[in-house]
Amino acid sequence: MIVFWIDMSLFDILLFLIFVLSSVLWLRSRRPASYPPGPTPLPIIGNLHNVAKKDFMQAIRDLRQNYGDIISLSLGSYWVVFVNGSENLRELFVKHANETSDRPPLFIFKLVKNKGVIASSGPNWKHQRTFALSKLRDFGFGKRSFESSILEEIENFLNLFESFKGKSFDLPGIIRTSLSNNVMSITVGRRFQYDDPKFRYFVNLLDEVNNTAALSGALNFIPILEKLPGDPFGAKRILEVANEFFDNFFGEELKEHRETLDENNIRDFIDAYLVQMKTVEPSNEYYTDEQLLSVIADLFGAGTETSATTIEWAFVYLMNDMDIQIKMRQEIDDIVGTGRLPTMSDKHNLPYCEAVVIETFRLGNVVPFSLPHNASEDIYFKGYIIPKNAVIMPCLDSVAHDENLFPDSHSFKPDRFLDENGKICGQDKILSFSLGRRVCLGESLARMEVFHTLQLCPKVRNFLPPEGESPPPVKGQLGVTYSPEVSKLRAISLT
Ligand code: HEM
Repeated sequence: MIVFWIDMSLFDILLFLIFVLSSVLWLRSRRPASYPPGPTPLPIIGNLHNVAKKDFMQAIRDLRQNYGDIISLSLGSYWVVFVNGSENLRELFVKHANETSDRPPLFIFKLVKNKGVIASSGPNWKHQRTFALSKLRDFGFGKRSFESSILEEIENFLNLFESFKGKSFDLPGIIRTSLSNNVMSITVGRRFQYDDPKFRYFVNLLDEVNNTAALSGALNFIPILEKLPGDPFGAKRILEVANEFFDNFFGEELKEHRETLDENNIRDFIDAYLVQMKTVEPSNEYYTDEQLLSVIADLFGAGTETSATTIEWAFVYLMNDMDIQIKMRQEIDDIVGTGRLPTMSDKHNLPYCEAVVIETFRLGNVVPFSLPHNASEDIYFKGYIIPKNAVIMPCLDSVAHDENLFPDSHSFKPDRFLDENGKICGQDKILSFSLGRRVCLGESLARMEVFHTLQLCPKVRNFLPPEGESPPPVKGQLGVTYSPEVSKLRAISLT
């Protein structure tokens, strides 16, 4: 009898504990009435099941249909607020810039140890961003003087196209090497040969990292997944790759630069940073080796993948519409002639080519959810509270596909950026480089790279799908960037 009583008690206690735990989990998972709306979170998993879908982009579009422009989801340890619509984005990231310009402590930012430009916040971010922008400008970012270097790089890969003799080839590897050379020539002061084994190795590593869903997925919101045995989410591998970049690639460049530094002859960004380090106290935490390595990693990572994917998209669109290639070529031949290459100063006289570039930035929209921001305070916005420490996701996708701004938004139509006089119009409506204080730091370089690539390539080659194949589908996959599924093509010489 006594035994029975004890059993019952333990059972009761267990039941009671389960009840308390479930209530706590349920209460914790409930969305406070003042937060932006969203589907009801479940205990423990919150809203993970609402977004852990094959097509994340479509999942967010569907949630917007049901809950409106500002949605909150309980994902792992965070409230994540998705902000849609051009006006809302402008208001939140420009008017509320003081509360929305930090980064949250997510896995993706741990790769650069929360240092450098992309991952840092507060005073450190201001130091790194201001210094990087000013020195990158000194070394040619957005300047005509840097143009010849970009053009040289494009000519190199056009020559490489020649070696395939009209056979199909994979575009991504070539385009990534070429574009990372633009960043390399400013940061480490030299370009690398396409077949340089060390450089290829690191460009491939970057590709490997970008292709793992771990960076954009659940690992960010549920830190405990990082500790699971067997590395099912690829966290350990990614951290290994990041360390390899820091220690072996950029680390060696830094060592070499330090040994050969001549303060009267600043060769590149690393030299400029080393000189800056000498001007501050040794205890200064903003200008250190780690910060420098993180900034270079930022520029290499952000500056290669985004522009390269944008150019891949451009080739997909061009292969799907030969008329666009013909119209671009016609415009360049009429304005620039055949005796020289087009330059940025020709841009205003080449409105159709420029419209193709702008439409590529819009529809390619390679970073459709920008990068996560952090709410550093409770933010009162559109009748809701975005709670302190919420992760804010700027849904740039909602702008690229705003049917009011861009009717038939899923089609590639450069003419939408030309007015009745054939002049460029409406380009300020696109937000593919994000906005506010964190707006892309490499926008001017990216614009130059894409403009030149899209003028030179169709000028001298026809771009076609592999023999016997239809043009690739205008369909993408979301990893760190939103990239086309197929990227094989043939480059047929026009001469
Ligand atoms: C088509 C090309 C590109 C696109 C579409 C693009 C887009 C973006 C976007 C959406 C962000 C996030 C802004 C935010 O946090 O809200 C960003 C940040 C950034 N981008 Fe780009 N980007 C491109 C090319 C480049 C290039 C060429 C570089 C450098 C060489 C670069 C360097 C950066 C850096 C350093 C940041 C972090 C800025 C900060 O946190 O303050 N990007 N970019």
